[in-house]
Amino acid sequence: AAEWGYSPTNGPDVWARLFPQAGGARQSPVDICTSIASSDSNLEMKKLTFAYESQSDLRILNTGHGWKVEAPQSGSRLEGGPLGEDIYQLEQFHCHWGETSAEGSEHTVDGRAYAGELHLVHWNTTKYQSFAEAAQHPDGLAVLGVFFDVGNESNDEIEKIVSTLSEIKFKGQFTDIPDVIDPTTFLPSGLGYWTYLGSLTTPPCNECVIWIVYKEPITVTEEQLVQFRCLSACSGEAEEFIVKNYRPPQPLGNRALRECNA
Ligand SMILES: CCN[C@H]1CN(CCOCC)S(=O)(=O)c2sc(S(N)(=O)=O)cc21
Ligand SMILES: [Zn+2]
Repeated sequence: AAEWGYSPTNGPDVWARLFPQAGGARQSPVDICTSIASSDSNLEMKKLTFAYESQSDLRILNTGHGWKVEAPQSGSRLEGGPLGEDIYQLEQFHCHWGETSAEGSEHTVDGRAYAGELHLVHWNTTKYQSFAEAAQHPDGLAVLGVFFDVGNESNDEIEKIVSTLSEIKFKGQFTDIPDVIDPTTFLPSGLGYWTYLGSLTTPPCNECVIWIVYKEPITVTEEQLVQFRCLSACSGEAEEFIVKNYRPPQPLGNRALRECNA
């Protein structure tokens, strides 16, 4: 089957041909129009809480669509906020970027794109027995989105990722990250967020994600983003760099967009 991607012939505009869900009514990402975000009081009451383990030797792989760190953490917990009474567990994290730092995030804020976006993917272990099963249900996954701003100080945690990328230049390659990774360090200091019901932002675009997008970006350097763009989408000699891997915003439709100023 033709491999989906981000070029004009296999990109977001044609995904719905191969993946019907991509044309659904609760797709992600969306443009976060801050004027319509409702500050929902009961979000304030149920504080969003997270607890992660620090892990070393996490496996990072080149998926052909970017890098992905497999981080199944049975000891992790994400709960509260928009997640009702269920507990969600970290499964993996990855990110999206663009050809230049003027673009790259998937969600936009009042039409403004950030230079990139990190996704921490969790699944509902209260209700479902596996990640794959959870991805088939409307409340199966919870993804934390964190925007990247470009600045002068390099992000030490992201640097642990960047330092492995030369070993996974080609699609299908993987390696272990020797450093200890603590997912908490990827989160901004300000914990205000927007939340809405959406989907995976890549095929199969399952409408199974409760999105939680932090308002405050974290800072990375241009050099770190340049390294992301050196990954190859192909498995062999042919070099087709993964210079962009973000889906543009999809219609919010009549979905509620809520905000919490933690
Ligand atoms: C390149 C494929 N990316 C997919 C891979 N997985 C899909 C598994 O589908 C099971 C039916 S995933 O659930 O780990 C996942 S989360 C996101 S995102 N950008 O919305 O945070 C994309 C993807
Ligand atoms: Zn993602």
